[in-house]
Amino acid sequence: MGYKVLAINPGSTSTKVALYDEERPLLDLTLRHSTEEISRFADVIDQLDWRRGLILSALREQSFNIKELSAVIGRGGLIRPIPAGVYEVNSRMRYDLRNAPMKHACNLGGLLAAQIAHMAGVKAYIADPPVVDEMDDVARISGMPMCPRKPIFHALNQKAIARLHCGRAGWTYEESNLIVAHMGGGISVAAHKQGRIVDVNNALDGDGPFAPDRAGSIPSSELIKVCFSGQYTKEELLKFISSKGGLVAYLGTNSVIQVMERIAEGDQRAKKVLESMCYNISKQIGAAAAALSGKVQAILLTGGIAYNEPVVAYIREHCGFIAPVEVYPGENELEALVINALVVLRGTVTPKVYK
Ligand SMILES: Nc1ncnc2c1ncn2[C@@H]1O[C@H](COP(=O)(O)OP(=O)(O)O)[C@@H](O)[C@H]1O
Ligand SMILES: CCCC(=O)OP(=O)(O)O
Repeated sequence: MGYKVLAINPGSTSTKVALYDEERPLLDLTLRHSTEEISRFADVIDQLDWRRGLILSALREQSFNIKELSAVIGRGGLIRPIPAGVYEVNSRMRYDLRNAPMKHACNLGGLLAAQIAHMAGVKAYIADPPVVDEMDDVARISGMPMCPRKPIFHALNQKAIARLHCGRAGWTYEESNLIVAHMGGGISVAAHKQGRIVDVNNALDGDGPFAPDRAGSIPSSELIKVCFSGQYTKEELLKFISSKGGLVAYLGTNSVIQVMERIAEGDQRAKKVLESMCYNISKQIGAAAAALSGKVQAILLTGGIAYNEPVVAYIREHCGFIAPVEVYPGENELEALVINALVVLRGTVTPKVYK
């Protein structure tokens, strides 16, 4: 009998779940959550029991008995910065996930995995959480000592796509130089240098290109004026930059599909804002190329927005001079989680300990 692994990826508007028997997918589900459902909860951590119930019901509907599981693995959250790899969920990690100062649905990943693993009598893991930190020291200095740059990004999918591309191209990831742009609700552009992500923007709060619901880098003095205008609370502004900025702030939607529909109907503002997002992503790719001294073998575009041909065409036109642009639409996160659990179950990799 093979190993059965449950992988859980909680996002801001969905919970993605996959069940695998070894490398064979048995179930791949996206449980969508409407804005109304989500807005019932004051804090993301309050959604834990509700999301666990949804996952367990979905498994019951498939007549799957969780006692058959060999392991559960979740997308890790905004814990302390750690090196890439697979980690067993321990009590210290559970505490840090529950009390994470930065709010994002990914904080639920390790907790959901731990709770379901406990019910199944197996171990829980996370892999390559958004706090993976391999950044060169030179990239950390921001110009204000009290505000260092820190990596918060789509580490799991960035690594998975980079490895997938290297495999297809016949390259070794640890010997390759790549730029990966993950374009989802947030956007991260990373410089992968011989197996290490040496520079990347903070995709969550206030660094890099603006994104469907993120503000990205903002002119500092303008932001300070807004902070002291008396019009907003600290919480409102923090929420604005991490979940109500970007396309949401300008166009009232986080959906690039909807923006495209409006452009097709002749909406010039939508056209200008989307073009600006593409322009800013292209500039960030240019910056990543400098971080790699121009030695770039490929630029990989991934995430939901990479399905969008005009966006891809814009970036190709502006960045194609750096290296060939390859497209991996969507994300490979569930499969990447399952593979990380399988190598642990098979004893090929020893899970790291979160301290
Ligand atoms: N087929 C598609 N064509 C164009 N845009 C898409 C497509 N699928 C998803 N998107 C856009 O991708 C964005 C979400 O990306 P995704 O990677 O799913 O986000 P998340 O960060 O929530 O995982 C949304 O703006 C969505 O409209
Ligand atoms: C928490 C950083 C990763 C991120 O931004 O994820 P989403 O784009 O899925 O919100």
